[in-house]
Amino acid sequence: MSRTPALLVRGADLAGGGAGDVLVVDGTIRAVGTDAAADAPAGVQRLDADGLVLLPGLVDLHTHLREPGREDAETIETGSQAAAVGGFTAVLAMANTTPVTDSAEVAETVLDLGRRAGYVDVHPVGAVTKGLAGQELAELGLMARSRARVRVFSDDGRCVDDARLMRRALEYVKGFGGVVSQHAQDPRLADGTACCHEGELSGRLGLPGWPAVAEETVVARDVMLARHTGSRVHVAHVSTAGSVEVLRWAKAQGIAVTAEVTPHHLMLTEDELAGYDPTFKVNPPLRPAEDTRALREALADGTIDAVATDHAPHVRQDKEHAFADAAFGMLGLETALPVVSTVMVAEGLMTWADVARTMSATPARIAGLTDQGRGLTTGAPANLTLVDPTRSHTVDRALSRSLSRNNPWHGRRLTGAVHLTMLRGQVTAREGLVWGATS
Ligand SMILES: NC(=O)N[C@@H](CC(=O)O)C(=O)O
Ligand SMILES: [Zn+2]
Ligand SMILES: [Zn+2]
Repeated sequence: MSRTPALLVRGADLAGGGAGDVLVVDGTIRAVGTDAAADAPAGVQRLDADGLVLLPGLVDLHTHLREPGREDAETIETGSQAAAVGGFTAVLAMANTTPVTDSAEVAETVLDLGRRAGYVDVHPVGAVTKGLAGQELAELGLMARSRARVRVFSDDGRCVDDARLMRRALEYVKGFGGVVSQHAQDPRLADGTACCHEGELSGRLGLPGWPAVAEETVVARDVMLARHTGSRVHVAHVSTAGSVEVLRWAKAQGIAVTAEVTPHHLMLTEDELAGYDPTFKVNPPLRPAEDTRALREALADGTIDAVATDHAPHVRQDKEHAFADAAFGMLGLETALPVVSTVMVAEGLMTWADVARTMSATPARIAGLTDQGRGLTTGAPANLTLVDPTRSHTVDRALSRSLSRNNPWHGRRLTGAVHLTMLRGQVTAREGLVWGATS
């Protein structure tokens, strides 16, 4: 894996800002614009990108890589490969591993495995509470001061429902500019057996549901705790129109709250559940079309700050059960950009500049990453994603780099494809193939 010494990307649409060239030398963006070619050293490699869109490398705030503990479902290496194929140059790896990422030691292990794989920057998310048990705070400070520099903390999969603990976590992370990413779902309103959205459809299907209000009350409580503590809260995978209303209000008050939406909550509705296919069982659940519409509008107008995949690989034995018994979660890394391109850009709801903001710059800022999300600017690390905006393809779950196959997009036609991904000047994926498989 040798780094391209000098590369001139020619004629791409620069993140929606019009056509231009980008010169990469020694892993860094050396020049941007129509006269970038003038600075190119002799022997520079040229890449004709006419008709393609050049984005800053994508950053995923919410990925389940499963290592340590469930290397049969995903490893940091395979998940990193899927991320690179999907156009990502950095991912935040969720803490619900075995052991849980609730100590500096586990966080550093995840960091090191990510570096060894080398496809994307892997930043561990630290657990808020020890063992995700919701009883006592994990070693937040030790994780923050470790080599892994943990800044995002989450008990994802479980809500930090104890208001006193949530308050203390917010106060604690404020000291080092951290953020708590909350899986907002009141366990008292969301029964342990719930497996889909509570509404007319869940009644008809005979499946126990979660009401939207289980999410919305926690979002409302958390923005008030953020206001009280002056700390930052991030709402993971927002899924209801009511949560959007709370966020809109909180932002108007100047409260430090950010939020993410998943590609699946932007595109899929609860109607997918009609066939009882557990591929579509996910937490939070797919919601009615009114919610999907509200989420699209909120992402377009900035109420929701970022797109995050919630890539949640599961082995066949955990997923192929009756709907009520199957594991929650779906794949997302390789299809995130094509889904956003299809439902937001092709529909005229967002520009490519908006995609760069919601999938690179803003998630990097939320996670406190300093060498990601810096855009197409001279001096920034050459973390780049080249997209073919018009290429349509039918998703085939067999072609995934993930070890798992719980892919809700299988057989669907999406418009917009990742052509090439580059991490600090190194091509990590091209046309769906990772670098080792390219030549
Ligand atoms: N998103 C999911 O449906 N599943 C997540 C955990 C979670 O967030 O519930 C997982 O780890 O599989
Ligand atoms: Zn979650
Ligand atoms: Zn998750």
